[in-house]
Amino acid sequence: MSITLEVEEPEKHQKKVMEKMGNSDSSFTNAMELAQMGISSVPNCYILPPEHRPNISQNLPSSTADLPVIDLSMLENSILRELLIKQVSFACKEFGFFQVINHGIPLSVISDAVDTAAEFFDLPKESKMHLASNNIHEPVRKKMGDYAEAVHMLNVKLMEVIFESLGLRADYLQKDIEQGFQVMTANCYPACPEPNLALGLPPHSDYGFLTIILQTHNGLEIMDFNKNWRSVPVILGGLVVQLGDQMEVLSNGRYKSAVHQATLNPVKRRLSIASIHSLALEKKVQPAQELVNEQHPLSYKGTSFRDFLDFLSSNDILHLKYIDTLRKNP
Ligand SMILES: O=C(O)CCC(=O)C(=O)O
Ligand SMILES: [Fe+2]
Repeated sequence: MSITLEVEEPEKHQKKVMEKMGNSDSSFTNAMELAQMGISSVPNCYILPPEHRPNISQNLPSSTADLPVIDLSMLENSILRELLIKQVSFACKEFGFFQVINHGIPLSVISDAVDTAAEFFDLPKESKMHLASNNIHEPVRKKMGDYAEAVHMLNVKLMEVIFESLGLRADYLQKDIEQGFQVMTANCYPACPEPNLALGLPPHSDYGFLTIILQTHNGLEIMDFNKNWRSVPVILGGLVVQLGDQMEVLSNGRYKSAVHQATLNPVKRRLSIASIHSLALEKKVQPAQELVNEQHPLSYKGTSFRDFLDFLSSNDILHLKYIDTLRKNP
């Protein structure tokens, strides 16, 4: 397993987006610093054009009502296991997303990871730079490292279930998945006085097979297949599972990657920890042969994480989605 830890203050991403939209305000100030200054309105450089703004006022509780929650303890009972596989299949087809409970990661490991991220974001900039390191076993990284390892094991378990739900063997690609690539990003979204005008992260899909997200407050929204934004509610101890582009490719389009965005909230700072799981950097993912037939002709090109990174560095991601470049008949 290879793990990369990244810490992102999403405004850096936002700044790139704003520049691409033609708004290159040179007085751009870090959103964390703005929050500390206690500003009461959103500076121009963060204000999105009306068509890109979130629809927070319309995000009524009912929009979360039927989002799938899967109880992984059902895996231990052979009858319930079958039901679980059906639930997973439905969730992956309808949403490319579900939440998991009773997944086996202790609440203490989850809350230690959140506390560690919170402590990190509270540090002054210079101290943050001193902590840069690739070794997740260093004492300062131990708690986040424990969470990273637990979430890696959960990913292996979830991949088995999802493969079964596609009619593949549970141990399909097992070795490659165990030796796969894991990127963890800790995101910090300061409270925003006018959350209707800006986004924490713009709409996107993630690249790997699965992304497992831990969020401290509501803010994550996924787009359902009717193109409506649905707010993903926080479940204490629960984790969000999203399908990424690699899963869409492997399933030959049976499952689609989840388009999601992060909204802001006016009262509280929100943290999220996203763990993206893929095959090793250079390893190509192809549509599974078992899922290619007359009814479902080969629909995607093979691709690796490296191909995705190359795409990111040389393309305008606001106007071109990576998954669209992989479709054989877009
Ligand atoms: O903050 C969130 O809930 C979403 C984070 C995310 O989409 C990402 O890091 O790719
Ligand atoms: Fe994402």
